Amino acid sequence: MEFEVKKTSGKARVGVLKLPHGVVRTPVFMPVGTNANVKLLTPRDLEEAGAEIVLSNTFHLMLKPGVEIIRLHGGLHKFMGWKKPILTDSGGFQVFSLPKLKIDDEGVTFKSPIDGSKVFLSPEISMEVQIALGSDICMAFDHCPPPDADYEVVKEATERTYRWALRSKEAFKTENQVLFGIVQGGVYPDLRKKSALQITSIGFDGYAIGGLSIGEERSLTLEMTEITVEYLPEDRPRYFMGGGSPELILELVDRGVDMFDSVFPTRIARHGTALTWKGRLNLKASYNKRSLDPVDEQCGCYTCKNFTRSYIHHLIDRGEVLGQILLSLHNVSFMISFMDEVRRSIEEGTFREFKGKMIDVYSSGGV
Ligand SMILES: CNc1nc2cc3c(=O)[nH]c(N)nc3c(CCN)c2[nH]1
Repeated sequence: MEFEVKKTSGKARVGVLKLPHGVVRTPVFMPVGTNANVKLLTPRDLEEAGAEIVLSNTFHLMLKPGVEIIRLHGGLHKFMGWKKPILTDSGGFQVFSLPKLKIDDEGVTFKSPIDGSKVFLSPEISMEVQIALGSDICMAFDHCPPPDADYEVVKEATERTYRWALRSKEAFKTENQVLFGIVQGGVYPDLRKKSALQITSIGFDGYAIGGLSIGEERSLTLEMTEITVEYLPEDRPRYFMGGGSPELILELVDRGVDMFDSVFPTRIARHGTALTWKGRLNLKASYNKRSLDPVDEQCGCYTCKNFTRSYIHHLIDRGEVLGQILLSLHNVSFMISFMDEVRRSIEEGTFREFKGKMIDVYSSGGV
């Protein structure tokens, strides 16, 4: 893997990440495809929208369809028909959202949400599955503590994350795939610093900022990101897990983060909300019933080129899935174009102006 920082503007930076299945320009937004698909979009749609990398999830795929079926296809790229890079999360975060699981230093035992059977997940098993999936970027198996966890609980999860990161790297015997470490530490500055030093001391191809965007105050999200980034090497990609909205991404890019993933754009699309250059647009609202305008006249996507707000309003009103499909396509296209503009503004030295303008637009609500 090669990562090169091309230009900086303050802490914001433009980079190029060369991976086995292709090149990714950073800062980058990664659409989330948990069950080996980005909901309601084909790989052709994603390619047309300009997506360069998508995210999928070890936890879900090992349960269904199971790693054997994906091995049968020669890996996840073949299974889902996506030829460009894929990042797979390690299962740490997903498993901790399940009730009644048993965790010890070996790993996590939980009841499958699919059929209730007992399943065991450890750093070694997570690495084995991700190697079989063939993802370009694999994530270390981590323990993300719950948002309301107190200092002792976060400390324990952070120490365990360090031991599991060592075991993840030890078990990561593969060519042509890279492994990112994940920094925890909750909202405690001393634990954040300690975790960043521990994880970087192991040495990974890139580093993720974990344990955030799980309901904490925005100010804490930003402060913990600043502390973590301070102890991450300049020449490695930095991935903020689970963020986020356009305005959060701008704040994080401004603090030196390169990679983002979030279900936000596709999830709000399914609920009838579009992202536009003038803010959020609610296509269910009656003021769109007669509008012959495109969702966003500045957008060149298939949805904006071919349909009016009135038509999409009608589809959503009638519960036609095409409405959700067209908005999902638009929102992913918007996020890709939004990141194009983020990179361009950093290259032109106008990132702060761009950030200020877009944060005004997005904090003043919808159009
Ligand atoms: C939506 N907010 C959010 N916070 C996360 C933290 C972790 C985290 O701390 N660890 C891992 N492995 N994944 C996380 C994820 C999933 C990213 N697709 C997060 N998502």
